[in-house]
Amino acid sequence: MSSPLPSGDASASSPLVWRNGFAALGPAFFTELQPTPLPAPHAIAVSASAAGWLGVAHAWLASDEAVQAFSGNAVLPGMQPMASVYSGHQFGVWAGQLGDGRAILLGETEGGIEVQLKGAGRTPYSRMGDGRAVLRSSIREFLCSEAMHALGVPTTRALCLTGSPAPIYREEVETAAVVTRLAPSFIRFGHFEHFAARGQTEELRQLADYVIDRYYPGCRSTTAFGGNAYAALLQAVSERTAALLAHWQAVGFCHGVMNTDNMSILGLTIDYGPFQFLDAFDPGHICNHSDSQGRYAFGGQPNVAYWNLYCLAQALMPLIGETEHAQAALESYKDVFPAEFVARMRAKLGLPQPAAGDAQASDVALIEALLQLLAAGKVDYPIFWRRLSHARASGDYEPVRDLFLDRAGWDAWLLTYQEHTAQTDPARAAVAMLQANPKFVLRNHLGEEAIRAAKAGDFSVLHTLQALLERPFDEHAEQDAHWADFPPAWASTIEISCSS
Ligand SMILES: Nc1ncnc2c1ncn2[C@@H]1O[C@H](COP(=O)(O)OP(=O)(O)OP(=O)(O)O)[C@@H](O)[C@H]1O
Ligand SMILES: [Mg+2]
Repeated sequence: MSSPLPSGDASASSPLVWRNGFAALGPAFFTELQPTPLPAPHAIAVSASAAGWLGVAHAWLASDEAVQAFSGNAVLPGMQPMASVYSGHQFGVWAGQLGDGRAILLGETEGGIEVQLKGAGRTPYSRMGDGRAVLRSSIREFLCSEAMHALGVPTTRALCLTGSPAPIYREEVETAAVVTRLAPSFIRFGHFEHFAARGQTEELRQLADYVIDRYYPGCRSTTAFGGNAYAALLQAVSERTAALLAHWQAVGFCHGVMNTDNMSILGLTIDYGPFQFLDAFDPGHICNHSDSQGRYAFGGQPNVAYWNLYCLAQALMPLIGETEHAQAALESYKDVFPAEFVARMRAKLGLPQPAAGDAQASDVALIEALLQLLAAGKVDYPIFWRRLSHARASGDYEPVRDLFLDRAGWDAWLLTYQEHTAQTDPARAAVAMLQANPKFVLRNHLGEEAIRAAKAGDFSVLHTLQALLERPFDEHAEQDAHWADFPPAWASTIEISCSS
């Protein structure tokens, strides 16, 4: 099974109609510019599902017109390419002005979807960078964007991946690629921090008003915070971010670079750099080889998100005014994150979602005990959940038990789990669990296999993996078992850094 490229439909012309969204904010927010063309661009992969969302024919994406547009070689009528300016905190330190150094926004469609190229050339915000992205990191971004979407995790989408033989210089010479990304908005916390740091309160207000009116209109009619819409915005973003982090922690996703310039104002996962899905469960796992202090270790992510929200709150203070309002708005994170996380873990465990009360506390204890066992045994996270789901149906927990060294610990936990689940129908619970616990996740070594083949000119591995990740809860064919197996020994030697 694979997701091959469609044969390009040359007769189809761009069906996209563009309108002014972000562009209407004015030149304080961006620089208009043209993408820099790439030699000999070619379509490598396209997402039929993202195409459907954007409202373009899948076949059109492999047409010459689309390849030219999504490599930055041609600007279609109605597009208004630009790079936006933002700032941010990187690894806990104020980094000053950043901006789209290699991302170029082509425009917003009539359907309210922004289309952005990542790796389309230098911009005024490129600093020392070349404005490019290499094939290796672009494959990871393309695959993971669509994998996260299929897992139900809020994310920017990847419409297509376009390659070019142009040489790109990193630790070694690689080749260029462009990922065409989609999102209702690519605005980050860092956009707000930028104008706040410069004391540009009018631009700050303009940006906040734009975000509220477009994406959080309910904030206008808030009755909380004395009717302060900006405090309501902070609360809404805190809640979306909390929900996002609950998704990440439940699915075992480590982002790797949770700088404030990589935090979406819409609570989407953005910037697939040195990310990793956990193999063995380890809260201390650091997926970014450049993160020597472990600031962005897996288990620390929820606290980092809160820290980042605090930066956003500080940026919004000139608009919010009252410190108490900002504090109260941030407080919502501390309620929403645990509630969402426990709800997600209950779904993974096949437990009913209780209204409140005793079951709540005892479920939390059950979840915490399990996470401790998984961590102590460095148990493979995706395989554990998938085996648990099957065991629930069959009643045979031996394949799950085999994953633990501490058999007594597992047996004790299982007894409690069976008490919790005694009232539920095992077959029905198992069906739900198999929809909450994916068989296929983009483990590092799987991405690496696709990358190695692609570098040798073979995109079939990438296409096969893409097809599996687009339907991660399905069993798929027996020959696909390789893609759902334990990581090989060499997986632990893969080093993913910020070099991309
Ligand atoms: N090769 C490059 N050329 C120019 N600028 C770059 C390059 N790589 C990173 N940057 C810029 O450095 C800053 C931090 O980079 P970071 O790795 O967070 O983002 P990114 O991977 O480029 O993109 P995004 O956050 O849009 O997914 C950003 O301003 C980014 O645009
Ligand atoms: Mg970034």
